[in-house]
Amino acid sequence: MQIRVVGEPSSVADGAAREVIRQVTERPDSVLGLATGATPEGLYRELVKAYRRGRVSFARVSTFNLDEYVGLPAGHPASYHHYMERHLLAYVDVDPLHVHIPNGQAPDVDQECRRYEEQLRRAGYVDLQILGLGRNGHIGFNEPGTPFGSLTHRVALAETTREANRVHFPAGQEPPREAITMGIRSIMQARRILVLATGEAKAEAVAAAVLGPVTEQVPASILQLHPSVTWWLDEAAASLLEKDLRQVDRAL
Ligand SMILES: N[C@@H]1[C@@H](O)[C@H](O)[C@@H](COP(=O)(O)O)O[C@@H]1O
Repeated sequence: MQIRVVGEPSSVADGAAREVIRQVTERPDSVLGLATGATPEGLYRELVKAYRRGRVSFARVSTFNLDEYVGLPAGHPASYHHYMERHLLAYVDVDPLHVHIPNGQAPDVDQECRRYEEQLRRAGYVDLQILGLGRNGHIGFNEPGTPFGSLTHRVALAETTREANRVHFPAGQEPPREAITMGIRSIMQARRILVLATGEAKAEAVAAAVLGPVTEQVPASILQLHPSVTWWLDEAAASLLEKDLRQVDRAL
C-alpha cells in the first residue's frame, strides 16, 4: 500500500490524473473503473484539460462505473449517468459503446446486477480503479456489513449515506433508498486501485481503513489486502494517520 499525502485537494486531483494518464498512455485499451461523488471531480477536470491539450486520448479505453441509484432515469441530474456525462464523458473521446454504468431503471434489478458483473468479467476486469470513500468507510455503495465476497448487487443505502448525498438532489426530492453497486470482490479484481479522499470529514474513515483491522464493518479496510493500492489524501483527510505514515510508501 502506498500513501501519498499532499497539501491540497487540487494536488490529489493532479497526482491521480498523472497516474490515469500514465496508465492510458502505456496501455491505450485500458479498462478504467470510475467513481462518482465530489472527490473525483477535480481528477476528471484534469483529465479533460489533458485531453484538450492533446496529452491523452481515451479513444480505445473502456470504462466501468462503480454504481448507480435504483429508479433514477439516466437524465436525472443526480444520477451517476448524468454525473459522468457532466464531468468527463461529454468532453473526451471515449467511445460511448465502451462506457458501462449500471442501469438503475432496469425492470429486473437483480438480473441487471448479474448482467453488469458478466460484462465486467468479459472485459477482463478493471486495470485502474478510481475509488472515493464514504464517511462510514464505504466504497462504491458497499455499506458496512457487506460481505467481502460480494459481486455486483443491489443495496439498501445507509441513512447516513442518503443524508450525505442529499445535496446532489433537487430541493424536496428524496434520495433513492436503493442502489446497484459493484461488489467488494468485483472491486478487488482490479489490477491497480487509487483511493482519493479529501477533507476532515473523511479522516476517521481513512484512519480506520488504513490502520484498523480488516473487517466488513469498514468496507475500505479490505484494500489493505490488495497488492497495488495508492491512497491519495490531502492533509485534512490524513490528519488522523500517524505522522510516520506520512509521505512514505508502505509496502505490505
Ligand atoms: N457511491 C458514492 C461513492 O462512490 C463515493 O465515494 C461517496 C463519497 O462521495 P464524496 O466524494 O462526495 O464524499 O459517495 C457516494 O456514496
